[in-house]
Amino acid sequence: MQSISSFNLVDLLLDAVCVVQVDSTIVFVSPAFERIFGYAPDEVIGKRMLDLVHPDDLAATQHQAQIVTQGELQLQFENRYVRKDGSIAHIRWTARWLPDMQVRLAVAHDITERKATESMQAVIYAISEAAHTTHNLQALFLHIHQIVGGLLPATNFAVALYDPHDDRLSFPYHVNEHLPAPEPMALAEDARYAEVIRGGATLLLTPDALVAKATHWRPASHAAQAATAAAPGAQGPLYWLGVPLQTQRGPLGALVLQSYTEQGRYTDKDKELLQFVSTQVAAAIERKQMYERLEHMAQYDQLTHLPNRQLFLDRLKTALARARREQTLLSLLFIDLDRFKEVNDTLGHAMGDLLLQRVAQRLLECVRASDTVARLGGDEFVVLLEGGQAREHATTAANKILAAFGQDFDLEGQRLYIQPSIGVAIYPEHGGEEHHLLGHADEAMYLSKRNGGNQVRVALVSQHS
Ligand SMILES: Nc1nc2c(ncn2[C@@H]2O[C@H](COP(=O)(O)OP(=O)(O)OP(=O)(O)O)[C@@H](O)[C@H]2O)c(=O)[nH]1
Repeated sequence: MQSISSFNLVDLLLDAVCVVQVDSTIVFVSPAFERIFGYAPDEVIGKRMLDLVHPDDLAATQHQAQIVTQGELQLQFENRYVRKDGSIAHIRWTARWLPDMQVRLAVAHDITERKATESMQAVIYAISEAAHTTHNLQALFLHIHQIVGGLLPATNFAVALYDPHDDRLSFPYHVNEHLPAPEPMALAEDARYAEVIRGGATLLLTPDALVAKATHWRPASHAAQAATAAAPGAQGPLYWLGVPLQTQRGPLGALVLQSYTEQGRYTDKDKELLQFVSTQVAAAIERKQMYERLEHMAQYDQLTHLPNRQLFLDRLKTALARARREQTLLSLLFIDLDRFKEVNDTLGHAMGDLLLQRVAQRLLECVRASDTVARLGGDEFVVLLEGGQAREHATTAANKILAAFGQDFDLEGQRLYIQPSIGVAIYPEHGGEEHHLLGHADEAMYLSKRNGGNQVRVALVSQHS
C-alpha cells in the first residue's frame, strides 16, 4: 500500500486538476492540463485562468466561479477555452471551494470531441430537415450554404450539378465575390470539377498546388476560363475546395468553396468536414429534385409540358377571384382539333404526339406570356386570357389562333394541315365559377365543330351561374 501511495495519482489522470485563487490566479495544474489546453504547467502558474476563457463564455464563467467561491459544489459547468494553438477546447468542470486554503479546486474534463460530434449531428439533421422544410431547390441551396457557412468559411460557395446524359455541368447556385455564375459547360472543360466529379474524391487546392499545377488546372475552354478567372483587377482564388455529391445512382455534382484570402484558407480539417456533410447534402438535393419532378409531373402535361387540367383549374380559380376583386373581364378559349384521330390513324401515334407538341408551341406563340395555355387531355387545349376589357379581345385572340392554324405544320419533313374548333366563354357574362365557364366554352366549341369546324363561336348563354 505504501508503494502505491507513493505514486502521484494526479499525474495519471486524463482530466486536468487545477487549483486557482479567488482572483483566478493559477497555483497548480496537473500534467494533463497541457494535453487539454496546450500550455505546460510552468507556462500558466501565476497566470489568470480567466484569461484563457473564450471571450463569449467569460461572463458565465466569472459567475460560476463566484458561486463556487461561495461554497457551492459545481458538478457540471461547461465552457470554452482558447488553446495555445488558437483552437477551441470545450471543458466540463467539477469544482469546489477549499475554505482552509482559500482556493478553488477544479477538475477539467475535455469534451471537445463530444461537442464536435454533437454539432456535426446537428448539422446533418439540419440538412436533412432542410430537404423537407424548404419550398424549392433554390431555397434548399441557400439553406445548405448557410449551414456549411456555420462550419467553415463559405463566402464563395457554389453548387454544381452534373448531367450524365450530356456530360455537362450547370451552376444553379453560385455566390462569389468576384465571379458571376458560370454558364453551363462540358465537364471536361474544367479539370478541377472533372477530377472531383469523375474521380469521386474531395479536392483541396492550396496556393502551392494552384501554382505548381497551374497548367493542369487551367480550364480547357475559353468559356470555362471566363467562368473561373477572377474579375479584372482581382486575383484568382487562393484556395479551391471541391467535394463530390454522390448518390447511389451516381454523381450528382459538387459543392465548391473558394477563398481569395489567407484568412479564409482551407485545411485538411475543412476538407474532412465538407466531405462528412456531402453525403447528406447530396441526399437532400436528390430528394428535393425528385419532389420537384413529381410536383411537375402532377401539374404539367408530360407530352407538351403545358399545365394540365388540374393546374389549369387552379389558375382559373385564382384568376376568377382576381377578376371579381378588380372587376375585370376574363376569357376562356376552348380549342379542340378537327379530325385529329385521322392523323393518328394515317401517320401513326408518334406523329400524332409530335403534332400535339407543335400545336402547343403554336398556341403559345399566339398569346402573351401572362396568358395560360393548358392541355386538358387528348386534342383539347384551353387558353385563359386575363385583363381583357371587351368581348372583342377574346374573339380577336381566337381568330388569331385560327389564322395561325392556316399555316401547315412541319412534322419531320411531313407537312400537315390541321384545323381547330374554338369556343369562347367570358367572365362574368357566361359564368362566375370555373367549371361553369369551362362548360360554356366547351359547349361553344362543340357548336363550332357541329357547324363544320375551323371556326370560333362565343357561348350562347348569357346568364350568371
Ligand atoms: N397521338 C396521340 N393521340 C392522342 C393522345 N391523347 C388522345 N389521343 C387521340 O386523340 C383522339 C381524340 O379524339 P377526338 O377528338 O374524338 O378525335 P377527332 O378525330 O379530333 O374528332 P373531332 O374532334 O370530332 O374532329 C383520339 O383518337 C385519341 O386516341 C395523345 O397523347 N397522343
